[in-house]
Amino acid sequence: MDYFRPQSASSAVKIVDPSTQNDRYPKSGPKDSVQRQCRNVMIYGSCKFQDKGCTFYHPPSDPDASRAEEALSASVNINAPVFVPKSSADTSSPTLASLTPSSPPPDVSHAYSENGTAEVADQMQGTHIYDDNYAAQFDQGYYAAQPVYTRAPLDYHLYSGPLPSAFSPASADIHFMPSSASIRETLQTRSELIRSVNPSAVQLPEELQGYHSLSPLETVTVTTERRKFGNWYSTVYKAINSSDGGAYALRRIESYRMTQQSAFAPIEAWSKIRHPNIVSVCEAFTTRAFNDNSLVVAYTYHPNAQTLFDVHLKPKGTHTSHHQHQHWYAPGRGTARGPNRNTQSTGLSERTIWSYVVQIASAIRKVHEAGQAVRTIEPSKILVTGRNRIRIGSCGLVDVLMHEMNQDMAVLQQEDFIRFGGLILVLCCNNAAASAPMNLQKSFDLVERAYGADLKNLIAFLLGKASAQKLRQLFDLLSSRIATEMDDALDAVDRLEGELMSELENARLVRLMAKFGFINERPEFARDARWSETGDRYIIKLFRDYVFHQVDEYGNPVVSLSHVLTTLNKLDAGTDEKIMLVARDEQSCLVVSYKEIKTCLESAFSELAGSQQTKAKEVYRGGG
Ligand SMILES: Nc1ncnc2c1ncn2[C@@H]1O[C@H](COP(=O)(O)OP(=O)(O)OP(=O)(O)O)[C@@H](O)[C@H]1O
Repeated sequence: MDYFRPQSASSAVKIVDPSTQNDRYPKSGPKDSVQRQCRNVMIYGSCKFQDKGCTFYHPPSDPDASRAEEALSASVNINAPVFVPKSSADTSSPTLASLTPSSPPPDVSHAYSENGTAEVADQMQGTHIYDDNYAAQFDQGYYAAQPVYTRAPLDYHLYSGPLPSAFSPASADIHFMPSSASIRETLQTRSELIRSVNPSAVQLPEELQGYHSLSPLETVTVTTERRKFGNWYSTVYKAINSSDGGAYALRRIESYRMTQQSAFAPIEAWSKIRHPNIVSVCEAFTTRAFNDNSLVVAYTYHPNAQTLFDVHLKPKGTHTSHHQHQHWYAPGRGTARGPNRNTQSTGLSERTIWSYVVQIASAIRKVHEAGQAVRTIEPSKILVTGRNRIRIGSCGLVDVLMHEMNQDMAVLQQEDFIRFGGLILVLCCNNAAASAPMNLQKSFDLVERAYGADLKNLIAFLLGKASAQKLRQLFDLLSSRIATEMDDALDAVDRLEGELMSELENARLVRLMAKFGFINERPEFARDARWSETGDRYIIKLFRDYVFHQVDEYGNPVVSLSHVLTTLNKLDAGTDEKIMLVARDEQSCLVVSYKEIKTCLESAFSELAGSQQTKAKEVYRGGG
C-alpha cells in the first residue's frame, strides 16, 4: 500500500510513536516491574512517585539528549505544527479523556502488575491510567488488585459490515433470495431496465393520458406473430407517468370500442386489491392516440419480469413464438429428462412447484374475498418477478372486455380453481398441452411418478367438482406447505436486512463528499476570492489532496477506493488519529487529527449554509 510522496524531495518526516523512535527508552524488558519503564515518564515526562514507592524504571534525565533532538529538528527544517482549529465545533466522536472514569476502579491498575496481562495494558494505553487519581491509590494495594477488563465503548462509526451469519452465508442462494453478489447484479439490471428504451419503439405516441416515453416490452418485428389477448390484438408497453415519475406497464388492447362507462367498474374494484402475488392494477382508459380505438390498462411495472411460459415452458434457443412449441416433455425433480432435453427448459423442482402453488392460492384467496375472480391463471399471464416469486398479471382486463356478458361471479371463481389445477399440471409436465382433456391421464401419471401423490391429489381436487367450500378446503390441504413458505420468506427478510446493513453507511459518505464539493475550489465567498484556500478551508483542501490526489514513488496516481473509504469513514467518525497533510509545493506540512479536520469541515460548511439562510431571511423580509 503506497501512500507517500518521495521522501527525498519532501521536508515532511514520518510521524512515529515516540516510544518506538527514542532510543533513550529501554525496550520493554521482562515482566519485571523494575525493568519496565514508568509510563508516567513516557506520558508526562516525569513521575511524581519516582522516589515515593513507584517500582518502575525511571530513566535519569538527560539534558544532552533533548538538546540533540532540538538540533536534529532544526537541521531538517521540519515545519510540522500540530494544527489547532480556529473554531471548536462539537464533534460526535467521544474523546478518550471523556471516556476515562473520574474515579477509576482500582482493578484497572493491574494492567501493569507482574502477573497481569500486558495485552490489557496495551489496550489501555492513552487512557491516562497513570494520572494522579490512580497514583493516589498506590499505597492501597494498587498493584495487587485483581484484573477486570474494562470495556471501551465501541467506536461504531467505523463498523459497517453486514452481520455474518454462519447458517445462511451471503454467498449462498436461498429460496427467495439469490446470493449477495447476484442480488446486486439483479437490482442493477432492474434499475437499468427502468430507464432503457426498446429500439423498436417507433411511431408510438409521445404522450398518452399522462404517460410518456412508451417502449414495447416485447420486440415486435414484421416476422414475429402479433400477440393476442383472447380475440384481441394486444401489446404491453413500459411508460413513465408524468405525475409521479414512476414506470408502469401499459397493456393496450387494439380496436376496442367501449359501449358503456360501467365497463370500467371492475377496474375500480381491482385497483383496491393489493397483494404480493398480484400485479397491481392502477387505472384504465380508452385512447385514440394509436390512431385507433384502444383500451389501455396501467399496471405496476416489474422490471425484468418474465412470464412463467417464457421461464419454464418456452423451448430454449429459439426465437419463434412460443405458441408454435408444444413438445411433450417428461418432468424430473429439477432435471430435464425426455427426448427434448437439449432444447426444452429444465423440469421444475418440487419445492418450486409447491411455492408457486402456495403463492397462487394466496392470491386467489385475496381476489375471491374481494368479490372478484382472477380469470388470468395461465402461464403467459403470470410473471416471475424475482427468485421463485410470481405475480398474476393482466388482472381486471377480461372483466372489462367481457363486461357485456354479465357472468355469474361464483361460476367464474370455480373456473379459477380449474385453471389453477391445469396450470400446476402444465408446470409439472413442462408441457403447455398437459392439461388438455386427451392428455390428462398421461399427465397425472407423470406427476405421480415425478412429484409424489400429494401434488397429484391437489391437482385432482382442483380439477374436481365445484364447491362453495373449495377455497377453505384448498388451504386445509396446503397448511404444512404454507409453513415452509413462511419460513423461507422470513429467511429472505433476514438476508435482506443483512444486505441493507452493509449499505447503511453509504449516505454519510455521500454527505461528506457533497460538503467537500461545496467548499473546495469555491471561486468566491463573503467577498473573499481566496476563501476556499485560507483558514480552516486550507486544511480541507490539503485533506482532499490526501484522500484523492496521492501519488506513488513513480508519480503515478494512487487510485485506491479502500483508502478513500477508510479516510472518509475516519473523518466522519472524527477519530483522534493524526495524519500529516503536506502542501502541494511540499514546503510545509501539518499534523492534524481527523477530529480537527471534521471540525474545520463542519465550520466551513455551516458558514456557507448559514449565509444562505441569512440571505433567504433578508429576501423574505424585503418581500414582506
Ligand atoms: N407488469 C409488468 N411488468 C413488467 N413486464 C411485464 C408486465 N406485464 C407484462 N410484462 C412483460 O411484457 C411481455 C409481454 O407480455 P404478455 O402478457 O403479452 O406476454 P406474452 O408472452 O406475449 O403473452 P401472449 O402470448 O398472451 O401475448 C412479457 O415479456 C412480460 O414479461
